[in-house]
Amino acid sequence: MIEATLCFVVDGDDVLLIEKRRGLGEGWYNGPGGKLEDGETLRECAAREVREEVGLRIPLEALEQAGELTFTLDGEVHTVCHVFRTETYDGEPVATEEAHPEWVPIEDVPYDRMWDDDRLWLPAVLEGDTVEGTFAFEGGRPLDDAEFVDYDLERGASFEE
Ligand SMILES: COc1nc(N)nc2c1ncn2[C@H]1C[C@H](O)[C@@H](COP(=O)(O)OP(=O)(O)OP(=O)(O)O)O1
Repeated sequence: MIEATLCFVVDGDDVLLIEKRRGLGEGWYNGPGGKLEDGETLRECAAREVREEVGLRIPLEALEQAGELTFTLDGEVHTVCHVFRTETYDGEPVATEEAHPEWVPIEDVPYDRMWDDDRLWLPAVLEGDTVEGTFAFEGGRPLDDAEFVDYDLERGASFEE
């Protein structure tokens, strides 16, 4: 099972998305994020991934935990993804080998170029709400070739620190 983070940086009416340049979800839009490393907290992971992928610095205390998403593949847990939201950052986004950053109006988030589950939970996160859900994929590895088949989602979730 993979444990990962995603971080959505909001600035006014815009959100910072990346076009992923390699690995899982390559070619699709997402928030900056990636896999948890040994010894790291979830917040440290989210801040590190944002720094590595787009060059922004985010104070750990400014990361609000906004979601816990479980992605299953053929009935087994594939990834647990912890979603953060923040309005606090330092620097300007830069493109890297992993990611091409883009400020996108929240009203125009390109859900047709994102993971199929995103349209179900990301609007709530961008409104400042919290979500907890399970999203089922079928069809074998890799996850980004599998078909999204079912979900269960709650808004107003609370998380242990
Ligand atoms: C299944 O639906 C998903 N939706 C969304 N929005 N994001 C997802 C989904 N499944 C996985 N993800 C996220 C989780 C991670 O943030 C990234 C994948 O990260 P990656 O595998 O590229 O991890 P890194 O640590 O950055 O990779 P390297 O090993 O290349 O450094 O997608």
